[in-house]
Parts: sequence; C-alpha cells; structure tokens
Amino acid sequence: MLDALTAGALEDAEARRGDLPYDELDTVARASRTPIDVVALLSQPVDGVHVIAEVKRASPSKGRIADIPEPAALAAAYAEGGASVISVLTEGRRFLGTLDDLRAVRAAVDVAVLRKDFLSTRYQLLEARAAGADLVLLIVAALDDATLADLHGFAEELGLSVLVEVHDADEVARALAVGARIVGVNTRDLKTFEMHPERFTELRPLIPAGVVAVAESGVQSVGDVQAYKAAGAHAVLVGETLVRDGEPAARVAAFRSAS
Ligand SMILES: O=C(O)c1ccccc1NCC(=O)[C@H](O)[C@H](O)COP(=O)(O)O
Repeated sequence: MLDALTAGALEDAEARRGDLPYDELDTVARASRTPIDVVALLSQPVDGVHVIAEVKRASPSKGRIADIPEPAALAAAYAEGGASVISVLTEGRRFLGTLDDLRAVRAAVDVAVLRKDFLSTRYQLLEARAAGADLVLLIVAALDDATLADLHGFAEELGLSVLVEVHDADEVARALAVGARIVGVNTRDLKTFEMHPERFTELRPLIPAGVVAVAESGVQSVGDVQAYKAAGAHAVLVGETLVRDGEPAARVAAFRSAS
C-alpha cells in the first residue's frame, strides 16, 4: 500500500513537472514566504497539548470520510479552536486531496501548515514550499536511508520543518540518524490498517529530549489525548474525528486543553 501510494504521488508530480520544470519551481519556491519554524512552535510548552488538525476527505482504510468543499473554512475553524498546525492531505488518488487545498488553507490561516503526502523527491518538497507549507512529511518506511537523508537535508535547506514518521524502533533509529527534530509515531499499521495506540508509549522513550514527539492517528476522545500527553507527546495529529465532527473548532479546543 505504501509503495503504491508513493509511486502514485510521484507519477502525479512528474506530470505536473511537465508544466512547471524543476528550475522554475525552485525559483518560485525560494522566493515564497519564509516558513514558520515548526520545531520551535511545537517545543513551546502549553497547558494541554499541541493539536495538528487534518483536512482529510478520504483514506485507503475508510474510503470517503467527509465532503470538504471548502478546506479553507475547515482550516479557519481549526485555527479558531487553537490548532497549532493544519495538516492538509494533498494526495489525490486515495485521499482526494490537492495542492490547491493546501494553497487555499495557506491563504485562509496564519497558523503553520503541513503538506501531508507520500513524498519521495526534491521536486515535491519545492512544490510544498511554493504552495505555502511550513512542514512536510517524510515517511521512513517509504524511503531508503540515502533518500531520507537527502530529502531531510533539502527540506531544511528550504527552511521547511520535517515531520519524520515512524512505526517501530528500527525506524526511530533511522529517523534520528538523519537528524530528525520532529518524530511522529503513526499508530496505524499502514499494511493492515489496524490501530496500535500502545506503540506511541513503547517508542516514546527512544525519542531523545529536544526532539518533538507527535502521536498520530486514531485519536477519538479527550481521554485518548490525555493518555498521549501522559506518555510524553508534545502534539497529537487528528484527522477523521475532526472532519466528522459538526463543531470542529470546539473539538480542537477540547483536545488542545486536555491535560
Ligand atoms: O488513514 C489511512 O487510512 C491511511 C492509510 C495508509 C496510509 C496513510 C493513512 N493515513 C494518513 C495519516 O497518517 C492519517 O491521515 C493521520 O494520521 C490522521 O489519522 P486519523 O486521525 O486516524 O484520521
């Protein structure tokens, strides 16, 4: 599944590259607004926990989840509720996201924005910066060590913060080896789609002080957030629960203040 998602995202980016060559995009990206330092942002202590609130229409595990005709309006609600970061899924084939969603969110809110996608090339990082992202996702399981190191270094050169996603101890070690400063433990098994919330608690001791720890996926209740905070999460990343909620601002605020 991960290989297919990564290959599809690459194919779509290669098609866009036909319209906007690498060198032109590089110029546009580097001239765009200076990204927010998300490492510093998520390192700031808060009473509760930082919330990364996701714009998510669909997923491989659930199919269509929510109609989101105006991602900007949803992002504004998330910001009103106190989200520290808005995550925008830009993958088109299974998550039904677009880079235009990210641009619309960027234009609507001042808070940090994450490009959540299956990124494997420098071109896709340039796209993220040009569209207004502050933070990009790199999934350790989808990348070999050399590519992970190259993309991590290039993202930082562009001023982008990087959320490095892991699923097990070996991947934590690989993330730290490239200098990851934000490590996200995805509690969803990307092969079986089963949820393993205990995985965050198991892996958290392997993430050193000074590195931001994010608990990703499956958060449904304030109790879930409290458990992740107690286990040492600086932030939680929440998608489905928020997009299904009729009052996303209130739900973000409740998660944000969980302690
Ligand atoms: O959500 C999926 O089904 C999925 C399947 C395969 C790869 C990635 C997938 N999700 C991406 C994410 O990481 C989640 O959207 C994110 O962590 C939020 O999860 P949730 O709160 O459970 O919607």
